[in-house]
Amino acid sequence: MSIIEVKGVRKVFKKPVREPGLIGMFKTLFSFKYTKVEAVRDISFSLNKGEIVGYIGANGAGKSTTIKMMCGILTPTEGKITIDGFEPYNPKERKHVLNKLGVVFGQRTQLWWDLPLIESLVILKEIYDVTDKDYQERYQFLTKVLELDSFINQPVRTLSLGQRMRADLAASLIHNPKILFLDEPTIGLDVLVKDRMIEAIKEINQRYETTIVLTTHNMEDITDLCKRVIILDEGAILYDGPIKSIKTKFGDMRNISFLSKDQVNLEHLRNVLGTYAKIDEVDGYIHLTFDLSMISVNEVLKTILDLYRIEDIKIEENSLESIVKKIYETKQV
Ligand SMILES: Nc1ncnc2c1ncn2[C@@H]1O[C@H](COP(=O)(O)OP(=O)(O)OP(=O)(O)O)[C@@H](O)[C@H]1O
Repeated sequence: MSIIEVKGVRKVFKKPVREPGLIGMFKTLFSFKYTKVEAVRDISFSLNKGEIVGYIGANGAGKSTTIKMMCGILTPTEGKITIDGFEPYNPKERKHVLNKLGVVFGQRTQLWWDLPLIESLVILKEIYDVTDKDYQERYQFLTKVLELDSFINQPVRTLSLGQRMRADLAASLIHNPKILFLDEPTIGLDVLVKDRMIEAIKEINQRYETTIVLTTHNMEDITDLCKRVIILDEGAILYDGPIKSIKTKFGDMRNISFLSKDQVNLEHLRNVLGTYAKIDEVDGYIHLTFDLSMISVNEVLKTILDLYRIEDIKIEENSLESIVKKIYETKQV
């Protein structure tokens, strides 16, 4: 059953036309001239309970605008959004939506800066009217999966970035929201803390069946967490479906990079493999990119090993990162 419904949503911003210079700045203040920015154009999708979806797109694609409309901070110019049946931006329905949402913005904290983390959690318990029993259960679970114990009594301003992000995630979940919006939840985190964060998000999703909308430019997070991805471009949806299918659509590509003890004659290698593989040389390493439907890894390896004595070799799948880069460039899936 779908918990979020977005139907034919459009958002147009009016921006005052600014004239150059200081006088222009004053004129702008009293001017009635506007241009229109269509941040979101006719988008529709629905999310089921417990789904984790990656909501991605280049800078300015319209991600934040959609999330703000789903949270009720902005009202769509056209179309309709429902969260568990209620419109978040409708003043009469808003109160039914707020306690269903949790939000984490990687760049900003929502915690009280000077208070110890534990105090913030208690305040949130009161604000959201969480029962003692529920609070205890969530507190135990969240302190464990997010490893909050060692800094729970410290004021938030003294926390490291990794600690603060975990604290923010815990705070957004104290009222057990049905939906969690995560905006760049791992930005700036070291590999270990990032992995902990990803694992915690998975555990939270499994335990509480939380529906998660993840906005990020980090494709590793998307691959680690999401089966489904929605790709936005200039306010419209370019792709909505399983990550697996984009990979198939773009060809099942592999990259082989190798360092040879022998001189590699690129012309010769191109003559042997050229129609099947793209061949480049960077810093002494030869990089081959090829489509598995054209030639197998085995065949490519055999060719290389027959021709050269190999010092180092690496085989990689084409990353989601490179696929998405191509989609942003070509604006096509
Ligand atoms: N309040 C506003 N007034 C005018 N234009 C706006 C406003 N908010 C967003 N926009 C414009 O709408 C478009 C979409 O912006 P949005 O912030 O939704 O993009 P985004 O996909 O979240 O980008 P990023 O990855 O950079 O955060 C941009 O062109 C932006 O300049």
